[in-house]
This record gives sequence, structure tokens and C-alpha cells, in this order.
Amino acid sequence: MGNYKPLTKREAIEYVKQVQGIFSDNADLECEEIGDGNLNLVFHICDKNSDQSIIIKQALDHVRIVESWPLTKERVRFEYKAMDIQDKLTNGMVPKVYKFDEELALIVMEDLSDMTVMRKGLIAGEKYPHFADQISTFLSKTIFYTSDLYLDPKEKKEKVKEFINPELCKITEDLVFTDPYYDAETNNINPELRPYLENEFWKKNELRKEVTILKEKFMTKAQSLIHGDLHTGSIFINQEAIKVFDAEFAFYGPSGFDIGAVIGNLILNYASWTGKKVSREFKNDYRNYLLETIKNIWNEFEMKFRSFWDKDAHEVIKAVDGYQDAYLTQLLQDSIGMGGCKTMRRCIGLAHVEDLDGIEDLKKRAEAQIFALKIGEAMVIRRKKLNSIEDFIKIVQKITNQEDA
Ligand SMILES: Nc1ncnc2c1ncn2[C@@H]1O[C@H](COP(=O)(O)OP(=O)(O)O)[C@@H](O)[C@H]1O
Ligand SMILES: CSC[C@H]1O[C@H](OP(=O)(O)O)[C@H](O)[C@@H]1O
Repeated sequence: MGNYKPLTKREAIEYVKQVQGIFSDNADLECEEIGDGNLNLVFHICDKNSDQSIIIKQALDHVRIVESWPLTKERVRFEYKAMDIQDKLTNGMVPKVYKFDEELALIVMEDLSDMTVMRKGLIAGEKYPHFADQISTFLSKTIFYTSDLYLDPKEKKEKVKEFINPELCKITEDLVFTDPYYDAETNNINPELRPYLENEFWKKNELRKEVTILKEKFMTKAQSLIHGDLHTGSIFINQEAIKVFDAEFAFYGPSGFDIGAVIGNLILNYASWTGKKVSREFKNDYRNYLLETIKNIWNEFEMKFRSFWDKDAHEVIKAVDGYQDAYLTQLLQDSIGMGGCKTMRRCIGLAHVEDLDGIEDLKKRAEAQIFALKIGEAMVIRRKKLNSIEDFIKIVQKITNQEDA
């Protein structure tokens, strides 16, 4: 990456002009830097003559929100390669890539600004009736067809090697599985939440032990090629389709981490309504919709995963009685446990979510955060007893009823 430099808006325009086949010679280009994530630059470039537009995502050599924190620019290669695999497996459920430039650490890709970042849609109380079907397709295809159930063992190990992504994994190991469970310097704590953390949460030794067991699983279980950061801010959505983006955390890890990320982020939105000025009727209805979505995601995932297994798994695997059921029960428990960690990190750790931080009144925000923490804790502690997603839904409903009482 000898000639690397972060682009200015003008340089981004000059750059796309020389990429063949994107804009015509008479294009009148304008550029905005629209990155709102924690890590990268994102340029939106539009031709005023034709309304045609593209996105350039460029890695910085540090964490965008913490300038003193250096970070490999090579992460963009993992993003590009993962997008390529996800694209082929899911028939286009990721943005189209027009160019990958390793030297400048950037990807030129399809502009999806006419869709909505799902987190924003959920905060606005939108419903997406096809989401469970769509995300369960993405998850089941990417998880099954990159795993040992399907791939030749040698090919799979080559892929594990290709996707060793230590710096980005370290971020997750620290920010998701370690720092939120003690008074770490990196944490970002609502002062109104601190008493609960000091007097109760940080004293939960069993929770910290179980989170550490899940952390070890995250570090060692190379089960399938996972997206690695599949929260609702990594999904573009409208009433017809989804596109999954921001795959720079991709690596061979536990499949439940991706499923858990989706569920955990729906739970964060579920908890956020505690702190919002909406009618009880709306809150109950929207929460029921979120729980129904979680239930359908798992059940549709399971159905699709079983059908891929019955059709395409290695014959020796198919021949083992009871293995499919055992695999799926373990995957459900991993998903809920990891989802719990993803829920809790967004209340205490460095990087928060707008669902909760959009609650301006810090006392009300703390109430919603504590509610999210209680569900997250139950997800970790009670995961090993779960036999179905309905068992999990009942746990959430019980915690909600105690909250409302
Ligand atoms: N293909 C795209 N089309 C339109 N907007 C995009 C696209 N990719 C990213 N963005 C915008 O840029 C923001 C940050 O992108 P993201 O890939 O999440 O970067 P980071 O890795 O820094 O979080 C997104 O929330 C979205 O608003
Ligand atoms: C210091 S990185 C914090 C956090 O940011 C990533 O999210 P995103 O790229 O979507 O903004 C990832 O979740 C990291 O844990």
C-alpha cells in the first residue's frame, strides 16, 4: 500500500473519473463524505446531469472515532473478499462492487442511499414483513456453504487461513467480550447507569465467567465465514429487499455470532422503547412485532439450514443419526449467548447505538439500558437451557412483564 493516502472529496471525484465504465465523460460530479460509522471514510459521488451515483468506502489507518488508535488498512481486503463470497452465495444480497483498489485501501460500490439503514427504520417504528425471510436466507446460505458441513476439509482450511483477521477480531474480543464487564477505560458510560454497574452489574461473577467462555468460542471456533459485525446498522432495507454491507470484520468464526448480532440488535431496539414517549399500545404492538421477527428469523433459518444439509452436506455427515439436531441446538444456544454479549456491549462499551443513545433524558436512557442489560444477561446465563427460540421469547416476555409491573 505504498501510495496510500486518505482521499479528499476533490480527489475522490478525480479518482472515479478515471475508473472505466462508471460515469460518462460529460458527467458533472459532486461529492459528500457521509461516513457515520466508527472506522472509515465513505464518499457519496453523484453526477448532477444523470443522477447516477456511487459510493467509495476507504479505510483510514486509524479508528475514525479514536484518532490515536492505529488500525490496519488491509481490513478492506477482508471486506472485499467476504462481499464477493456473500454475493455469490446469496445471489446479490450485498452492494455491487465496481472496483477494489488495494493500494488506496478502497472499494467503489453501488450506492444504496435510496434504501434505509435498518437501525434508523426500527428507531422510526417501521415494520419490515419480509426481513425474517430475507436475513434467514442470507444467514443460512453463508453459514452452511462456508462450513465443514459442505466444503472439502482442505479447501475449508485454506479459507480459514485466507480470512485470518486478527486486528479486527481483537476489537471484538475487547469491546464485546471483555471491557463492558469491568470498569475499563475504553467504556463509554452514561453517568445515570454507573450506580447500577458499580453496585450490581460488575459484581456478577457468573456472568463474567460465561461471557469469557463465549469469548473463547469466538476466538477458537472456526465454524464458518461470518460477517463479524452484522448489526442493524450493517443492513440496508426497504419493503422489497435487504443488502448487507460493512463486512470488514469477516473471518472464520462461530456461526452463532452473526445470528446473535441480528437478534441482539433487535433486542436493543426492543429495550429502547422503555425510554421513549410513545403510547403503551404502540410500544406493545411494536415489541410484539420485534419478537415475532426474532422467532421467524430463527425458525426460517433452521428450516433452510436443514434443507441445505439434507441436500448438500457430506454423505458421512448425513449418515450420523441425531447430529443435525445436536448441531442446531448448539447453534441456537451460541446465537442467543453471543447475541446477549452484543446487546450488553452497546450499553456500556465504547461503541453505542442510536436506538438507546437517541434517548436524550439520561435517567430514561439508563432505564432502557438496564432493561437491555437484564435481557442480555439472561441470554448469556440461560442459553444452555434453550431448546427452541420460543423458550427464548418466553424469557424476554417474562423480563418485560417484571419491568412493567
Ligand atoms: N453502499 C452504500 N450506499 C450508500 N451508503 C452507504 C453505503 N455504504 C456505506 N454507506 C453509508 O456510510 C455509513 C458508514 O458505512 P460503513 O460501511 O458502516 O462504515 P464503517 O465501517 O465506518 O462503519 C453507513 O451507515 C451508510 O450511511
Ligand atoms: C473501535 S470500532 C467499534 C465498533 O465499530 C464497529 O461498528 P461499525 O463499523 O458498524 O461502526 C464494530 O462494531 C466495532 O466493535
